Amino acid sequence: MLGRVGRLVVIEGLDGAGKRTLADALTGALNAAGASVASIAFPRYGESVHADLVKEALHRGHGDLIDSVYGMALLYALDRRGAADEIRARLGDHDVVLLDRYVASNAAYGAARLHQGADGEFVRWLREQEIDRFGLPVPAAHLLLRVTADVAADRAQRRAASDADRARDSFETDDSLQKRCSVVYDELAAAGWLAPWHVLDGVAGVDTAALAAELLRV
Ligand SMILES: Cc1cn([C@H]2C[C@H](O)[C@@H](COP(=O)(O)OP(=O)(O)O)O2)c(=O)[nH]c1=O
Repeated sequence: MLGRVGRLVVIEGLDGAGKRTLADALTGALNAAGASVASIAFPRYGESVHADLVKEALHRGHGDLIDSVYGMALLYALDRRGAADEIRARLGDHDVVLLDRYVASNAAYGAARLHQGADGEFVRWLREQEIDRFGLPVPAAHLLLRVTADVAADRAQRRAASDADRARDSFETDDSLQKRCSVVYDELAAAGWLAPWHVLDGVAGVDTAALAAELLRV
């Protein structure tokens, strides 16, 4: 423990970008630099009723629910709201709290589903709900793990073939959604939406030691 309030760092990117692998490697690099790390992945499947409703909709195709972009977005947001106290507690006793997806996932996927951009009505509405109304902690930084939608789809497909727990959901198998989502992520990063964004090349690989040093410096 470095003796200060922890930094909230969020990993974002397409399904199959490799966020989990990056989270593990970055945790190792942060630990090696002397920093303590707590991790939380959203949606919290199996831990929150809201996340489980999302999972049912995505995997079993509850059409009426999944068709409601705003309804789905509120379920993701309520899952996070239920974790807000835990995030604050972890920020109090860790140097870094590393989140695998957060509010920006909702912004990117929701806007992409509605064929809007990062400056559209949906993203504005979402920020009002999650940040202003629910009072979720604002991140210190986003890490956008960037791969093309084709690379992400290929990786997600391989992962699903070797691990039954990682079966692809209906967002993952929608190639045109993933492509639009990738565009919205780039726009969010360029706008510095909610917090500064570090854009990382998910194909070339990430120098996690350098990234850890940078995250601990600011
Ligand atoms: C956390 C979050 C995820 N999503 C989407 C992104 C994914 O396509 C989908 C499921 O999340 P995902 O990270 O793929 O969960 P897992 O890998 O554990 O199955 O939900 C949102 O639309 N909004 C959100 O707030």
